[in-house]
Amino acid sequence: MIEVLDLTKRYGRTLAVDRLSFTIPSGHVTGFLGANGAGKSTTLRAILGLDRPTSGSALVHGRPYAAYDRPLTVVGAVLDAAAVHGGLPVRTHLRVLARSNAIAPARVDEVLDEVGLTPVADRRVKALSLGMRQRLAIGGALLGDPATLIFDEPLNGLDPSGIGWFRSLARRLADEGRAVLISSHLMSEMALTADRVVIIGSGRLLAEEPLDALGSSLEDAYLRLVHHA
Ligand SMILES: Nc1ncnc2c1ncn2[C@@H]1O[C@H](COP(=O)(O)OP(=O)(O)OP(=O)(O)O)[C@@H](O)[C@H]1O
Repeated sequence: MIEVLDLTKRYGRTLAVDRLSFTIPSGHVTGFLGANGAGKSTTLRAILGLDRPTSGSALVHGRPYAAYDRPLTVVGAVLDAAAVHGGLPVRTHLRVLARSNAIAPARVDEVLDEVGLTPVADRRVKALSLGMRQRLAIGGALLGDPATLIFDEPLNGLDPSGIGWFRSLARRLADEGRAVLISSHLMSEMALTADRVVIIGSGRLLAEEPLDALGSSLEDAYLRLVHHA
């Protein structure tokens, strides 16, 4: 579970996030939506302790991310799949990640299987396609069997079967009782994957609702909210 509490982040004169509060509950897939520059990445970085809030806070299971000794076992995140260091073989990359969080090495092969990368486990990361890198980043997020998962634009580079695979994975993770947050601009896909949404505009909360409370299509509801903000 994630709680964003009155979060504000300023970069110089830019108010990127403005007294934002919302909750990402366990057992649900929450779509995190907003126009370019609305403040989504800034909020995710604050949740993951990568950026210090100007005021307010972001808590994961009641504590700031930075307070955890083995953070991968608490929250798994995919922020920028292309940012993975390219020189190591795929399996080694996950082993290094696992070791850094005292995760059993046997978990690496389970995760490789789960994300469909066992056949390329000995290839260097830099030799992977964008979709395979996305799967590797998702694997890294799953490694610690965390109760909370954050995926920022997870569908980049995935082919249609990969998109279907990710949709089922997100659903299953929520059905297992985990909190799943997905930030994406792909409304039709979000409508199929999420069961609730948090919509922000200019750093402020515009809606926090179950998907079926929005009536009409998600895209129509989103455009209405964003244009009237
Ligand atoms: N490091 C930074 N320094 C200065 N301004 C920043 C920084 N990071 C973000 N901003 C500004 O904060 C605002 C929110 O940006 P943010 O990246 O959080 O939006 P976003 O919703 O993730 O957008 P997108 O959908 O385009 O990824 C924007 O005006 C952006 O220019």
